[in-house]
Amino acid sequence: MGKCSLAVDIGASSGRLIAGRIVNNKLKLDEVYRFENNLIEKDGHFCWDVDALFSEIKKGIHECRNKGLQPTSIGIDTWAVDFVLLGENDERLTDAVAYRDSRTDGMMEEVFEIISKERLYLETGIQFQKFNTIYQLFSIKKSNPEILDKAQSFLMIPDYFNYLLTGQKVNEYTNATSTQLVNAFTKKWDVGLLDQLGINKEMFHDMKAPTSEVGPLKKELADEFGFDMKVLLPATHDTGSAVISVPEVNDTIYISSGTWSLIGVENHFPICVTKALDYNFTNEGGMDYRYRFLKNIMGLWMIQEVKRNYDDKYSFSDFVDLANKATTFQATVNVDDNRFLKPDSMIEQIQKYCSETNQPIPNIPGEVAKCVFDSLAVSYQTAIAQIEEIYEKEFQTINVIGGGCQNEMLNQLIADTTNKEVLAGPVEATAIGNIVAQLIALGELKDINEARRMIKQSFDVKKYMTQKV
Ligand SMILES: Nc1ncnc2c1ncn2[C@@H]1O[C@H](COP(=O)(O)OP(=O)(O)OP(=O)(O)O)[C@@H](O)[C@H]1O
Ligand SMILES: C[C@H](O)[C@H](O)[C@@H](O)C(=O)CO
Ligand SMILES: [Mg+2]
Repeated sequence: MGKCSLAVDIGASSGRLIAGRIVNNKLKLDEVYRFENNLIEKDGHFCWDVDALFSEIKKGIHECRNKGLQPTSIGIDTWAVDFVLLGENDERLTDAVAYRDSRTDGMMEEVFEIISKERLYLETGIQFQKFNTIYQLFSIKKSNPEILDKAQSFLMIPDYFNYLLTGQKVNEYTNATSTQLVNAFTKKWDVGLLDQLGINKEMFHDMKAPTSEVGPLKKELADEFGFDMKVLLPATHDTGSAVISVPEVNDTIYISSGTWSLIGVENHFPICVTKALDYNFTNEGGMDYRYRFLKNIMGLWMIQEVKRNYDDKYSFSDFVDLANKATTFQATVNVDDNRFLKPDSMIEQIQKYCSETNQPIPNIPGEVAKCVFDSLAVSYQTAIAQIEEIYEKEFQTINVIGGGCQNEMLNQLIADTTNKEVLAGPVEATAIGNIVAQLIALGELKDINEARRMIKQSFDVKKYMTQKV
């Protein structure tokens, strides 16, 4: 049986189990299992179906045997900020309410009445997104304070799956930083902040960093699968794992392109200066306690929703082909307008925005798609200019990683609007970063630098230069 490390990478739109191993000094991947991830509505809230997702994880682990693979370790990463609360008997007290749910509407402003925006940023260095965990917990404190009183355990989504696999409750550092409750300098839960907000600090667990071990599988699971595995911690925030796959990180701006577009650079210190606050950049935790200085841009969520609005009649590559044919259509929207966060109809909101701004209104799929891709390229260019202003440095290369790097039209648009070299790939950057963290933990790779050298020689990237004359 092929020994390997198994990455479970669950994004907001899809999940996958990918086995990785080193063969002839290169990283070899085998996709084991893929599944959809969709929001469900439960008790008036948008939620993640964590029971269904855990069942998909187990199905994927079972699939390993059918593919002649024997994982010796497993690591789980997912999207950020969301969590569950467990009671004294480890019963789930809350659903896994999704960050796009409206329960946090107005919460950020209420928190600012207790702690100023400036102080919150100075202490945590985290961008202000209305759905950050801090505002989710504050909404529970307001609407169901008894839940917080009963809660004994705060587990983010990957932490919760690790708990289901091992029985161990830990909070992983990179994902914890996305809560806006971790101090950017101590790298620990900011207990002063929690006290001020009246959120019980006892339910938070000790922080564990990537490459730590959570523990072996529960015996009943090892018996079910027919083999045991070490449950290891990658950067359990998916973007934290993705960034590890950027080979030339020093002079590169990365765009982790999936449901969201996360655009930024890697740092060894937090940047909490006023300009970073004004431009709403974040300092999320990375492997080796590095920092991911980045910002969220609405991302390909928009085309995911357009696809849904057209009843999935068109594939993502269809939208690229159709957009390429809509050459004369020109209109752009501010992709980070809150109206695009969770609209009933993305198409209608895009059309409304164009009408309000006296632009041509996209009426056919190709025009809608071109509007989305053009708008994303403009938002990337703005963010890059902000990064270069803060760094007082011009970056030469943009590395697009994740599923969105398959969008050749968008890659070319990025090159044309920024006049920089664009490298596209690897597609499964998150899973690759997850796997190399496990290989480092197992001693098969020395550190991040060796991992990046191996990633560079293992996966092709496609280069785009501006076509503008
Ligand atoms: N063949 C393709 N051509 C163009 N774009 C594509 C193609 N395949 C996927 N994409 C883009 O990639 C996106 C999904 O990227 P990815 O698989 O990295 O997201 P995810 O991991 O499911 O979600 P998250 O961003 O939350 O991690 C899709 O929304 C789509 O826009
Ligand atoms: C909700 C978060 O902003 C989101 O998960 C983002 O951090 C991300 O990593 C998306 O893949
Ligand atoms: Mg992803």
